Amino acid sequence: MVCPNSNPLVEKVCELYEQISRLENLSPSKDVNILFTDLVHTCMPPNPIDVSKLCQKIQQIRSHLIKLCGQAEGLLESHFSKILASYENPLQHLHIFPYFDNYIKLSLLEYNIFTKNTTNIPKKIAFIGSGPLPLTSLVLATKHLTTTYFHNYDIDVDANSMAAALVAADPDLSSRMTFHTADIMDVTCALKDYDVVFLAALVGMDKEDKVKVVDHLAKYMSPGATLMLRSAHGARAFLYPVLDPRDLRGFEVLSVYHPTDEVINSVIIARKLPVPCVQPLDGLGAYVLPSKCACAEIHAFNPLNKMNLVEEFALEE
Ligand SMILES: C[S@@+](CC[C@H](N)C(=O)[O-])C[C@H]1O[C@@H](n2cnc3c(N)ncnc32)[C@H](O)[C@@H]1O
Repeated sequence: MVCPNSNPLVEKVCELYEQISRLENLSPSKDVNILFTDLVHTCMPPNPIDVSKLCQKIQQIRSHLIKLCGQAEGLLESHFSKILASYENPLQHLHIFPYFDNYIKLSLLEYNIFTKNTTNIPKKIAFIGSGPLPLTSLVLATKHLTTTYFHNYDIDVDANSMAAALVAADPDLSSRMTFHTADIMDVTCALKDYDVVFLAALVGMDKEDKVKVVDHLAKYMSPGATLMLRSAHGARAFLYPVLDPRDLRGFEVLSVYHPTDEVINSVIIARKLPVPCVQPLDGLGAYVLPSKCACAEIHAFNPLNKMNLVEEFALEE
């Protein structure tokens, strides 16, 4: 089954999709690992393809494939989280996770992008969609932000209990890591307490759902707080949903970074704007902070200078 005038990459993705969608289940196994490894290796090389321009049939395949990848990722993380929990100190054994090095590189990339665009060390970070193996929070907390408090949110209570078990034996991390079971769409006032909010790639499995989450965060995050998002670029968009800077209403997008190595996700960093209450006039926007905030005053704001967006592409390796 090939989309008219598709290219060899799309044909290969469709072939792999056919096999993956016929799997009985997506729990880790030799067959599952071989197919998903092949899919990642197919989509990883830099490729200028714009998946949004492919035919309807391929769009449907992509949409379902992203969901299958998300399920497989969740099952893989649960599988290894349970193994890790059997160790006396699980945090000494995180390297048994097959993609641990990817998280080391992704967390370093996100930390470097964060420090390039901000000056303060965050006191409190929310990680949304932390999962049963919250590697991003664990790597950031142990290697980069060793005084920061991490509030991990996951809709799945089992994911949180597995994740909490991993840090229980570690006095430092068990004091700095909190796990909240909630749909992030139900979390409101608490969001204003965080200096930084990370949104996992698999929260919001298509652009529409992800934009709903971003709009929700825009409503409740504090002005000036940082949002770190994961997206995808080129053929990697067959693996994860894509967010564009224009999707981030209520935020000033500071940078978009597209890696070309084995780090699959693109990283977007944005800053929460004051809440708009009137349409910008004559190119100058007048914004009033929400009445409930301490200083409900008008903040003059010139949207023209907010577009200092930087889109960076990793240098070809
Ligand atoms: C499998 S994990 C992957 C995260 C990955 N470990 C990382 O560091 O990026 C994604 C998690 O997002 C959670 N999730 C999905 N939608 C959510 C929502 N609306 N609110 C909170 N958690 C959500 C899922 O339950 C899942 O455990």
